[in-house]
Amino acid sequence: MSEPLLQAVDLECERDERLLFQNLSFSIVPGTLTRVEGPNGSGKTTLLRILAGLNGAWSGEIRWCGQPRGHDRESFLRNTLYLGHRPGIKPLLTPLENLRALMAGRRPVNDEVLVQALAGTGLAGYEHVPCRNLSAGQQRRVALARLLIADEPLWLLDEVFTAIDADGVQAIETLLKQRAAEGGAILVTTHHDLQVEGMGRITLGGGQCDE
Ligand SMILES: Nc1ncnc2c1ncn2[C@@H]1O[C@H](COP(=O)(O)OP(=O)(O)OP(=O)(O)O)[C@@H](O)[C@H]1O
Repeated sequence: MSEPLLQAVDLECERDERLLFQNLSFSIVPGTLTRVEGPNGSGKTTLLRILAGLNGAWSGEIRWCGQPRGHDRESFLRNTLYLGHRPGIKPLLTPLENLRALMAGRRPVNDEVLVQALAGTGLAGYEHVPCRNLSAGQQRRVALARLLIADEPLWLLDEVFTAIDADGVQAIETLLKQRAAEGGAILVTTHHDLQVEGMGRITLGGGQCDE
């Protein structure tokens, strides 16, 4: 089996004096899809934010490519794509402008590729419409277009199925399966009944961690 990209060792997190998880250890290796599951408030978003380096209130160790994550934070950030549970797009900007902004500081991508990615999430014809004029599902699709141009080996995806219709859900599932089959490592939280053969599970809320 490949070396882990990301390892969590004895993670513990408490919020508002409530223990969300402790002794949480797992490894994420290339070519795998892992679902973080648990009831509302069990800490799924918190865990993903901790892994992405966006939340400081935790203890334990996070390793990136075998080293403490802080040793090469730049490599970690460059190689990790995090999509939060909010679409994270700017309402005054168009889908094309948002996608340009999401790629800023990553790598140069020409507009033709971005327009194709938007078309790939069903937004052909909406490239130049301010996002505030799009539906909730269409706004989510703008963020999801980022996945179609992502080359980061690790994806941390929080509730990306929210507000997406049945066809869209199927398309995302297919994309995640393909990505994992191509060697990507994906950690996803969802309340959607995601069914992928060989999928790993990290269960929060009193359950066990079962990679
Ligand atoms: N900014 C915050 N400050 C303090 N506590 C917070 C904050 N954000 C979340 N929490 C608390 O942390 C706990 C876990 O929240 P989190 O959003 O990680 O859960 P979740 O499993 O993702 O839930 P859901 O399924 O509803 O999305 C909740 O009890 C919540 O009240």
